[in-house]
Amino acid sequence: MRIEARALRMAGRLSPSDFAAGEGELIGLVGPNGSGKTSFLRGLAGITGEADRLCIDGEPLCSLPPAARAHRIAYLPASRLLEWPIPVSRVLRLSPSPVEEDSVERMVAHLELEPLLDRPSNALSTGERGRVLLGRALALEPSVLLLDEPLANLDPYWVLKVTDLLEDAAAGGTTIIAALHDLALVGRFGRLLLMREGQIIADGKSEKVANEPLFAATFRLHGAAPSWTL
Ligand SMILES: Nc1ncnc2c1ncn2[C@@H]1O[C@H](COP(=O)(O)OP(=O)(O)OP(=O)(O)O)[C@@H](O)[C@H]1O
Repeated sequence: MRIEARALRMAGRLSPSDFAAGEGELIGLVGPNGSGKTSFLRGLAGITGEADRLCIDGEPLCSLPPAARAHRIAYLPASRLLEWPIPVSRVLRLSPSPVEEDSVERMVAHLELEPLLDRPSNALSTGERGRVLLGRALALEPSVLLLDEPLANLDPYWVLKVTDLLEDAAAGGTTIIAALHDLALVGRFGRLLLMREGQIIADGKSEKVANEPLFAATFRLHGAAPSWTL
């Protein structure tokens, strides 16, 4: 297994949860506001919470030194905060260990970051910062990529472009878990995790999970994918 968590938990936020994902899985993480998606991602990243077991490629995450960890697991927080006037070109290379130049250049091309490279990163729009931070995470070529709402604040072109990029990264072997709110996009994710009140209540093929009555009920919606109503 690429990533494996046993009894991952966070008091008051995440009930003990077991989870495992293999190489190249593209997983959508959905649930209403406050259902625990961010808590789950932060737990998997080893930032907060506890687990009986939390391993990447069979190795306990806590045993990996920072330089190795950066290439095993990358986490994109939902906040997109960049408070310092660090040029974008440097943000793309921020890492405890050297980042492959080819990889940075590929991200600059895919995410069309060339015009932003000399700009201070705290003077970008939210969507632009999102693209820069996603580019930084992908440039590390991590085994596992944890993305908190990677498609938020992006215009329609970039929603489709970034979704394609995530599909390509998964096809190349990266395991991706991305929290999403846009239910119209869940079909692009092969596997879907549905959360409610700090628990994973459904986990399976996206088309199956999204069409179960539990899915619409969890979001307090009626009907079926992709035509839900209030
Ligand atoms: N720092 C915190 N301390 C205590 N409780 C928190 C903290 N952050 C979030 N919570 C609570 O934990 C629960 C899960 O929150 P979480 O942010 O994981 O949900 P989410 O599914 O990511 O929500 P959203 O869709 O609104 O981003 C919520 O009840 C929330 O109020």
